[in-house]
Order: sequence, then structure tokens, then C-alpha cells
Amino acid sequence: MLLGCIGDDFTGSSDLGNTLTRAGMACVQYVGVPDAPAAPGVEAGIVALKSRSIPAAQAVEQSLAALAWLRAQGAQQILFKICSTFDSTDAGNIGPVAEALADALGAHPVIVCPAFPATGRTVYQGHLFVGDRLLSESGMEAHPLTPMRDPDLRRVLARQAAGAVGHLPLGTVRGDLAGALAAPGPRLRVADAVEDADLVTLGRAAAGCRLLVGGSGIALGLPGNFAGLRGAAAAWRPARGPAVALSGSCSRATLAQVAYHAARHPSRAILPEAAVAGMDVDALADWAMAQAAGGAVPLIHSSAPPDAVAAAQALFGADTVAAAVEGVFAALARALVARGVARLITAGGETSGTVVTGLGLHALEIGPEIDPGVPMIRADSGAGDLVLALKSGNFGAEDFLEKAARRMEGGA
Ligand SMILES: Nc1ncnc2c1ncn2[C@@H]1O[C@H](COP(=O)(O)OP(=O)(O)O)[C@@H](O)[C@H]1O
Ligand SMILES: O=C(O)[C@@H](O)C(=O)COP(=O)(O)O
Repeated sequence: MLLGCIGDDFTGSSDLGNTLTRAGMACVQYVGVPDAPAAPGVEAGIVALKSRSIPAAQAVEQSLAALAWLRAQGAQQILFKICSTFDSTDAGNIGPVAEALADALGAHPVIVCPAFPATGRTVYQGHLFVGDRLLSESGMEAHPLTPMRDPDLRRVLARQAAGAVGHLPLGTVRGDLAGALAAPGPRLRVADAVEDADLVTLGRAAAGCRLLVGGSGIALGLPGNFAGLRGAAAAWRPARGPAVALSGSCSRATLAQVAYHAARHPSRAILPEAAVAGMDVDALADWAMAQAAGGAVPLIHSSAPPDAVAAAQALFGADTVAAAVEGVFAALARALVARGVARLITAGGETSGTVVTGLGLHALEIGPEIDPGVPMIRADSGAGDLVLALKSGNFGAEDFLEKAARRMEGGA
């Protein structure tokens, strides 16, 4: 293993796997810290954690365990994959995890850059934009778990980190970047990047850096630093069989996708109060499989607009609702796999993490891209091959859910 990656969620990890695979690295995504060595030939290994929204001390502990495993596999450089919208709270977890990894690796400086221009995320003057809006006006200010109300990443990170936070302005990234990286200064340095070319420049300049922190964009230039890559080995095989979509994401893009899909395919909504009270998951799974048998792509979702999310959180508490809804999706996924689902599309990072861990999957093969940042993935479910798409809340075109199902069976 050459490049070792630690993803703070599952959709984010598959987004990174997509970038690295497309850039020519043989890449595997692991579900949590594996308890066995990596198979031979893995050039980039991604340990996917569900550590974005847990207490910071636990995120640090899990990330250090992932680091130890990756180093034992020979990883020469470590990338801590965070969200392109910098999802975190003032308590962490980006700052504490980045500092703990940097301590363990003796890394200084550490570039921090969530930019992902293909999906509209750019960093300029230390501020994060989504399209032409500041992060704090992008919809992310209403995220159920990690509301992002400050677009200045230097300030956001400084509130989370023990050490000072520096800045690599765009002029420096496009100018004497090597000089700036070699100069003394704060360990964590937020880098501006507005185009893929800036990210490639950052990645190439970071060849000697032991640790990087960023979205999948920061990985664009990294494969070029390693000689003799062999890339993905096996050809991707289509998956035939029933397809079901599950969405626990309440992000803007997902809400539009759910509305589009529900107008064309059978759908059922899970209400937070029903999830908290306990649901008949088997009946829902039976319903979905019956719909899928007729060729539809049934959707089961809890996706709701910000006012409905806020009302449910006020009633039950944010953690209780999230845990209850996630619990329903994990049980539902197990029930669907037991009934022979072959294609499973999940929307939402926490939701996807719950589903993938709930299914007890181990190593995920990264396949072709469906939309920017979302690849198809293949896993052995124990009952056979399962092809998945783990869609980040804010990724994907309006027709993503039906397109993913179509692409998985080899369609255009
Ligand atoms: N209707 C709802 N009300 C409150 N919380 C919800 C609702 N639906 C889903 N959630 C929770 O909101 C969180 C959404 O996060 P996530 O799955 O990561 O989506 P995204 O990728 O859009 O951030 C999950 O913890 C989920 O269980
Ligand atoms: O970097 C990104 O935006 C994604 O890779 C990602 O991490 C998505 O997280 P969710 O929005 O929670 O799915």
C-alpha cells in the first residue's frame, strides 16, 4: 500500500475511492479498521469510519487505530478525507483528528483543503463556497447534525484545533508554494483552490508531506507522485436483480432527487415519530421487493425539509431522532439483502454508514462513476454480490436515483 486514507464517513470515502481509481490507483474501501492485512496489490487503501459526528475523543481514537493499520500495510502518506462542505462542529472533529494524526506522524506542515470544484466547492480567501454562495448560505447551515454557519475555514478550524491555523492564499498556491510549505509557520494551513489545476498543484507539492487533510479533490494530484502504479485490475461487471433506494439525507440536492423520484416510482416516507416508536421493517421490505419485482426502483426515505427536521429534533432530541432513523435504515437494508436485493442505492453519509456497517460488509471494490463523486461499489453481502451507490447528501443530478439503478445493470 502506498497511500493510506482515513475517511470520516462512508459516502465521502467512496467519493475519494472514485477519484483515486480514476487517477489510476488500485483502490479498496474498507468498512472500519480491518482485522486482517490488505490483499496484495492494493495501492490506495481507504479505511471508512463513521466518525464525523461522534464525540471528538472517539473520532481521534478510531482515526489513530486506522492510522496504525494503514502504516502496518506500508502506507507512505496519509490522507484524512473530510467533507467538501467541511461538516463539523466547534467541538470537532476535523481539528482534533488532524492534530492527533499529525502528532503521530510528526507531520508539519499539513495542508487542509476541502475544495471539490466539480461539485461547486471552492476555497478562496480562506472562505468555502458552494457554487456562488458562501457555505453558510448553501443549505449546509441547516444540516441536521453539523450545521455550517461560518464560511471562514480558518476560523472554523481554529475553534476546533489546539494549535494555530495558517493560510495558503491562491496567489501562493499558484506561486511559490514549495517555498511557503517549507517556511516556518502554523502546522495546519488552509489552502485556497478554485480549479482542479490548483488541487493538482497542491497534491504534487505535497509529495513529501506525511499527512494531508481534505475533500476528494486534494487527492487529484497524489497518484502522480507514486511511480509504477498498476491501477484497477478487474473489469467492472453489471449487476442484475432488484433495485431499491433508501434516503436518510435531508440535504438540498437529495430533497430534489427524492421529489423527482417519488413522482415516477413507488415511494414510502418514514416519519421520525414512527422511527422513534419502532417500525415494522419486514413489511416495508416486503413492499419494496414487490415493487422492485415489477421493474420499478422503489424509494424509502425520511428526507424532510429543514422546518420538519427542526420540529422532530425539538420533540425528541437531535441524537435520538438520528439514531432512530438510522436504526430503521440499517434494519431495512438487512431485510432487503435477506430478500435478495441486488442493487442498493443509499443517500446520505450517516445513513450510508449505518447501512454498510449494518450489513456487515468488509471490503468494497470501487467501480465506474455515476455522477461526480459517486461511484458504483461492489461488496460480498454473504448472500452474494451486492452493488451499491453511497450518495453524498449534496451530490448527484435530479434523476440520480433511477440513473444509478440503470447504470448498475449496465445501462447508459
Ligand atoms: N426527517 C428527519 N428528521 C430528523 N432527522 C433526520 C430525518 N431524516 C433523517 N434524519 C437524520 O439526519 C441525518 C442526515 O445525515 P446524512 O445521512 O449524513 O445525510 P447528508 O449526507 O445529507 O448529510 C441522519 O443522521 C438521519 O438519520
Ligand atoms: O466531500 C464530500 O462532499 C463528500 O465526499 C462527503 O463527504 C459527503 O458527506 P455527506 O454529505 O454526509 O454524504
